[in-house]
This record gives sequence, structure tokens and C-alpha cells, in this order.
Amino acid sequence: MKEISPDQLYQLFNRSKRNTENVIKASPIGICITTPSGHFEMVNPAYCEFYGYRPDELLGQHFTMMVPEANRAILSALHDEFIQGNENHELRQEWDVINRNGELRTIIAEAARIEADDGELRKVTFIIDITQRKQLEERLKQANERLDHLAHHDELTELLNRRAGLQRLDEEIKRCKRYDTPFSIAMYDLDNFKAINDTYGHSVGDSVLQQITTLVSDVLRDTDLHIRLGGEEFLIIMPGVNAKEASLGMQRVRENVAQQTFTEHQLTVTLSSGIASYAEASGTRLLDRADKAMYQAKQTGRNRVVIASSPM
Ligand SMILES: Nc1nc2c(ncn2[C@@H]2O[C@H](COP(=O)(O)OP(=O)(O)OP(=O)(O)O)[C@@H](O)[C@H]2O)c(=O)[nH]1
Repeated sequence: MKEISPDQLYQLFNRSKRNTENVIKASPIGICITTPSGHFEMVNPAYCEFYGYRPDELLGQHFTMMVPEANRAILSALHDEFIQGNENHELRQEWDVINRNGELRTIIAEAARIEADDGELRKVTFIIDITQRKQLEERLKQANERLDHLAHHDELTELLNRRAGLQRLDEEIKRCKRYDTPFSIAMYDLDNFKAINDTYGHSVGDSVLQQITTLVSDVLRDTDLHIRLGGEEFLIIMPGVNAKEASLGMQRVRENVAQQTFTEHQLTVTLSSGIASYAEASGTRLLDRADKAMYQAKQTGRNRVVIASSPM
């Protein structure tokens, strides 16, 4: 084997060092080296560019200068742990950091432990900016939540829509059957609502619907579910409530609505309601009975609550 002279060895060492430095300099990934105490010893251009600092503004500073206050202690402790520990490689993790302009950014950081020329250990940290990806993910999440909300709620009143409401009805019936607890539903329909639309226009009618449903939701118990079946017809699911209690609850709702005035036109509106109880075989049959009772309420003069007769 050919012998290598000390001179050649020195040249080889220097070349290798230069190459490494050039690779670090050209890297699109932000790289920094920190001392055991957590102070910057080396920062590459990508690192400086990401944070918006010049190298001389970072070198000698503690790395937590770009960490939000709340995370400083934990990151400092993790740095110490890593420097003193046995692991040579730190797992990838997501962190929030702050750039020079005070903007919050998200990075993925990964680190390695190396031994420096002075024989002491250093931490090399590699950072990848994932701020845009995080923002996109957040927007996508919000859009999905909005879509999910729209799929289950009525746009005008924000109540559960018919499809979601009927699904909940079947679920609640099953639950009450399983635990053998009372169960009631109330259907209600606004009286002579067409006259409001005809006299004041559809948008005033819309406002009346919004204001009335908000009022009704406020009067109901937290455990009740309020659903817009369609038009000016609504359903209230009352788990754990018998017919008498449901009737008392609906009388309270009816009185509250009748006593209030709605919109700037100070309109008064009444409602008619039908109540049905007992866990029937299906939500449809229960709805049918409540509907008939509500029809009876309309037929016998409106502005009243009628309890459906017990099933045979
Ligand atoms: N503004 C508005 N009106 C609606 C909406 N949905 C249904 N309506 C109206 O509600 C009215 C319902 O009329 P009808 O079914 O004749 O009932 P009513 O006038 O309330 O009479 P009774 O129910 O018999 O007391 C119609 O004028 C519908 O156009 C809505 O989302 N917004």
C-alpha cells in the first residue's frame, strides 16, 4: 500500500473540511451548531435566511432567542439532555419558532451529536420550514369542519337539518329503549307564517325564523335537540322526558314565543305543537303521531300544545 505523507494527510484533511463546509453552506436545509450551553457556534445561510438574521447577529447567542417564551425552558432542557445523553441522533419533531419579524413559523427539527475539535460535544440541528404546509393543513381542516357543519345543519337557523335530526332521533330512541328511560318528541309549526312572508317579504320571514329558533333553543334544556324539519316546521327531541314534562316544556316555549315581538316590525307569532312519547319501533312512527297531534293543535285554534294519544 502506498504510504501517505503527513503533508498529503494535511491536504486531504483540509480538502475534506472545505468540502463539508461547502456542502453545509449550499444546503437548502437550515443547519446550526450549538455548544453544550446552547449558544450558536455555526449557522448556515439557509438557517439565517429562514430566521431573517445575519450570522453575526446569531453567533454567540442562545438558541432559545427564536423560541416562544412558553417553550424556552423545555427546549433548553431538551438541549442539555441531548448533549449529555447517549443518543447520537435526536428524533424529528415539530416546533413553533419566531423569526426576526416576530412571525410565528413552524419547523421540523432533527439533530445529531458530534464531537468538536476541542473534544467537547456539539449539537447539530437541521430545520425544515413547514409553515406553509401547516397553514394549508389548518385551512383544509377548517374547510372540512365547515363542510361537515353544512352537511348536518340548516344554513338559516344553524339548527340540525332534517337528515341529521332524523338520524339523531333513531339513535336517541335506541338509547332510551336500552336504558328504559322515558322519551318524548315535540313537533312545532309557526301559525299563519305565510301571512308574514306575504306582508313583509321573505327576508323578514327569514329573520323571524332565526329569532324564534334562537329563543326556543334558549328556553329548551341543554339535553334537548332542536331540529329544523323544513320550512317553518321544527322538531325537538327530549330524551329522558315523559309526555307530561314535554308538554309543560312546550307550553313554556309556546308562551315565550307568544309574548315576544320579532324584527323591527315588532311582529307577534304563535306556534302549534304536537307531542308524542314512548320509544316506538321507529322515529318515523313517532314523528307521525307528533305530526297528527300538531295538526290537531292547528285545527282546534292554533297557539296550543297537544299530546298525542298513546299508541294501541
Ligand atoms: N321566509 C321564509 N319563509 C319560509 C321558509 N320556509 C318556509 N317558509 C314559508 O312558510 C309559509 C308556510 O305556509 P303554510 O304552510 O301555508 O302555513 P302557515 O301560513 O304557517 O299556516 P298554518 O301552518 O296553517 O298555521 C310559506 O309562506 C313558506 O313560503 C323560509 O326558510 N323562509
